Amino acid sequence: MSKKVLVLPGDHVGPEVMEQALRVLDVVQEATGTKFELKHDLCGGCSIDKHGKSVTDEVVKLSTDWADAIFFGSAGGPEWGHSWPNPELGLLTLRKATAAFANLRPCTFVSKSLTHLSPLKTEIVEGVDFMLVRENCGGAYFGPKLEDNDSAQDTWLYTRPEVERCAHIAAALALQHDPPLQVTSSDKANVLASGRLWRRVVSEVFEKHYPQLTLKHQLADSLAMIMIKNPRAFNGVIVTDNTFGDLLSDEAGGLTGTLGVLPSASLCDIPAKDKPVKGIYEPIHGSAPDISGKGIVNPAAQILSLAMMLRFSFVMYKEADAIEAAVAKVIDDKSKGGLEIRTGDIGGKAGTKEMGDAICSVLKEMLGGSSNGAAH
Ligand SMILES: NC(=O)c1ccc[n+]([C@@H]2O[C@H](COP(=O)([O-])OP(=O)(O)OC[C@H]3O[C@@H](n4cnc5c(N)ncnc54)[C@H](O)[C@@H]3O)[C@@H](O)[C@H]2O)c1
Ligand SMILES: CC(C)[C@H](C(=O)O)[C@@H](O)C(=O)O
Ligand SMILES: [Mg+2]
Repeated sequence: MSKKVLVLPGDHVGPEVMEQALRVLDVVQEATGTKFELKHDLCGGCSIDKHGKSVTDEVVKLSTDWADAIFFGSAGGPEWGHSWPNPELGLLTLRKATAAFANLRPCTFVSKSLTHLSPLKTEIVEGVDFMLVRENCGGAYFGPKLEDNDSAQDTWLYTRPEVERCAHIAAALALQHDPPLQVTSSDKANVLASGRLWRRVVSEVFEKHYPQLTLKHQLADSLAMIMIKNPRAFNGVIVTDNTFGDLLSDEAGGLTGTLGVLPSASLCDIPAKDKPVKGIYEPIHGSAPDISGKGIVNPAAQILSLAMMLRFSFVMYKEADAIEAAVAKVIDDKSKGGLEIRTGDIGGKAGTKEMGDAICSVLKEMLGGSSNGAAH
C-alpha cells in the first residue's frame, strides 16, 4: 500500500508543531520499517508571499491526485488581514477539492490529569468523551457569495447527498463501539430551511439504515448551552453542519481548557475497519500568532493528528494507539519532580521541542526502538 503524505505546515506555529510531529513519524518509520513518501509544500500566508495565492494549482493537484493523506499545520495571521482571498482560503480550497466532507473533532481529556485545566468544575467535565462530526464541504462556507461595499451575502446551501453522507459517517463511528454510541444531530430546524433539510434527511437515514441506534436532535444554540452545563450528555457522536461545527468544536476546546491537545481528521470517505481512507489531518487550533516564534506552542494536537492519520489513512492502529498513549504518558510524567515536560497551556514550563523529545523517546520504548522489518 502506498503511503504518500503531502506536508503543508502553513504559517506561524504551524511549522513549529509540524517539525515535532514529523520527528514522531520518523520514530514510527524506524520502529516499524514502514516507509512514508513525503512531499513538502506551501499553503496559507506563506504561499501568498511566494506565489501570490494561498494555494497553487500544483498543490491542489498533489492533494487530489498524488497524496494518500494531507498533513496540515495551520494557516493565517494578522499580517495577511481578513480581506478576501486570505490564507485560510487555501485550506478551504483543499477541503473542497479533495471532498474531505467529514471533519472529525474529538473532545476528550488526553489524560485524566488535565481535567483540572478546564474552566468548568471537575465533576461537570470529567468523563466527557464525544466525537464531533462537522460537515466540511458545504453550508454557508461554500454556497454562492455576493459581496460589495454595502451588502454581503453567504448562501447556506445543503443538498440531500451532502447531509446523507454525514449521517452515514456518524452512524459508522457510533457502530465502532460495543454497545454503539448515541448520536446527537444538531441544526437550527426551527429557523433555517437548510436546518429542516438537515433534520429530515438525518432522521430518514437513521430510520432506514440504523434503527438500532439512538438518534437525538438538539438545536445548535441550546446544544452550545448544554455543552457547558452537562457536556457528558453528548458523549458519543455529535453530527452537525459546517458553521455550527466550527463554533461548537472551539467551544469543546474551551471545555478541555486548551486547544493545544485537540486534533482533527477531515475524511473523504466513510471509515471502516482495515479500509484506508484519504483525509486531511490538522489540529483544531489555528496559527496562534500570539505565541509563535517563541518555541512554547504545544505540539500535542499536531502529533495527535498524526495518530489520526495513521489510524484512518494507513490503518496502522497499533502505532496510532501508541502515539496517543505516549502523549498521555509524557503529560502525566512527574519523574522530573513536577510538570516540566508540559507546555505552558497545560500547566508546565517546557518548550515545544522538549515536549517533542519526550514524546519521541517514550514512543521509541513503546514501539521497540529499532526496525523489526514489519511490513504494513
Ligand atoms: N486550521 C487552521 O489553519 C486554522 C484554524 C483556526 C484558526 N486559524 C487561523 O489562525 C489565526 C489565529 O486564530 P485565533 O487566534 O483565533 O485562534 P488560535 O487557535 O490560533 O489561537 C487561540 C488561542 O489558543 C492558543 N493556542 C492555540 N493553539 C495552541 C497550542 N498548540 N499551544 C498553546 N496554545 C495554543 C493561542 O495562543 C491563542 O491564545 C487566524 O488567522 C485564524 O483564521 C487557522
Ligand atoms: C481557518 C478556518 C478556515 C477554519 C474554519 O473555519 O473551518 C478554522 O477555523 C477551523 O476550525 O479549521
Ligand atoms: Mg475553527
